[in-house]
Amino acid sequence: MKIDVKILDARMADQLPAYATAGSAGLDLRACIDAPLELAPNAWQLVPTGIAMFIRDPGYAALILPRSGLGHKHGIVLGNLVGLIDSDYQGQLMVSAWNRSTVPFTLAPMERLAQLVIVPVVQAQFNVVTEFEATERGEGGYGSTGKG
Ligand SMILES: O=c1ccn([C@H]2C[C@H](O)[C@@H](COP(=O)(O)OP(=O)(O)OP(=O)(O)O)O2)c(=O)[nH]1
Ligand SMILES: [Mg+2]
Repeated sequence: MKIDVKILDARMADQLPAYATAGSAGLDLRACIDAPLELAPNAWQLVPTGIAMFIRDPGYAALILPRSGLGHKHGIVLGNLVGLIDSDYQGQLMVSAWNRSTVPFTLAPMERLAQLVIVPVVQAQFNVVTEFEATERGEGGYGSTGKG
């Protein structure tokens, strides 16, 4: 599918998000900052990506997810855990970078910070009822099927 993208920072012109391999699901987003940004332990900051995208079709959305290397090795994850980009959002894509580790982390300008995944979405209609059709699970949850 084709998605309209605006380049908001000239540095992004020749490094638009791209799938790194034929099977990649994620597009890396870069930190479009002018100077290195130090994130103290447990600090978080909204980081611009230098691009805006207009998905347009309400049958799709985008998710911003951490990169596994940064998240696992350096504790750089997202302040909102997962970012949800609505199909009608036209502003700059922003990444809430959260240093959940115990040591400071310095984010370099244009470093790949997070990744974006385009996903299908179903906008549901609601049908109000007083009883649901019976299922094997019913209201069971929270380990109701046992351990192991
Ligand atoms: O990590 C994120 C999360 C959201 N957004 C943008 C796109 C999204 O469509 C919009 C609104 O996000 P969301 O609905 O999650 O935030 P909200 O707190 O509910 O704000 P709003 O009242 O504007 O919907 O902000 C980002 O750029 N990055
Ligand atoms: Mg919202």
